[in-house]
Amino acid sequence: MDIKNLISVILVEPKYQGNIGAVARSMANSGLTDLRIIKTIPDEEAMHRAMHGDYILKNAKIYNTFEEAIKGFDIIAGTSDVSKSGNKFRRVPVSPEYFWDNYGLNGQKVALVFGREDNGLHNSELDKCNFFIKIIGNPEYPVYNLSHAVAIILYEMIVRYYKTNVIEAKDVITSENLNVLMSRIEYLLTLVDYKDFQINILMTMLNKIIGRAQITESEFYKIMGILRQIINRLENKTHE
Ligand SMILES: C[S@@+](CC[C@H](N)C(=O)[O-])C[C@H]1O[C@@H](n2cnc3c(N)ncnc32)[C@H](O)[C@@H]1O
Repeated sequence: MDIKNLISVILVEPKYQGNIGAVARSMANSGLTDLRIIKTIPDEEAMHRAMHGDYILKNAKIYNTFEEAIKGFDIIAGTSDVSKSGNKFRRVPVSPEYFWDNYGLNGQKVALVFGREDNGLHNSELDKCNFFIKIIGNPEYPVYNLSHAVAIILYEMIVRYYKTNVIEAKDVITSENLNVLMSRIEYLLTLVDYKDFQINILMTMLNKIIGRAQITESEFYKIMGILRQIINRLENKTHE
């Protein structure tokens, strides 16, 4: 799955050029490229704030209406702090974590929609969204700066994306090597005279812990090196 072609950011009538630039920068940090902006055209200040994300601004698509900007997406996720304007929502807000875990990274085309700095998204726009994402904040002041809200939501996306697409797919220990590691640990336990029933209990526990740790191949080789040293010493001792 290539998030670049699947996940877009839509800014609805942003006022501050600095925010637009900061959004482009976060998108570049997160590997996204499709920025859509309703009504506001990025200027020099936005370019300056975007730093290495300036190419995103140069290619940003400008729309006149909300309806045009959201065309062609499977999921339209509006964002809001909700609490201040709670009763204007007709759907239940979800956290960014919940959204990405369950819906956002399923291969569908997703539009993340962010509202105006002064009054967020209008009711008519919220009605066109299938999800509302809310970032938890201080209950007395849960309203984030627009570009910070974008960065938080994209961060939760990228963490999950790399976990599933980079680490698991490319680096994580193979099941064959995992078996090799577990049998070395088991052998080490026998060398230090653990009883069979204790070994069974410990191996079940260690299997779970090592499975959760998602260790990489290079970590595997390092751990094997340490085990080899310990086992060699113990074997030499028993032969002395
Ligand atoms: C400065 S806020 C606008 C606040 C505005 N008073 C409102 O009612 O939404 C600008 C945008 O940042 C995003 N945002 C700010 N705080 C958020 C939060 N806690 N959860 C999700 N999005 C948030 C939303 O897209 C919001 O429209």
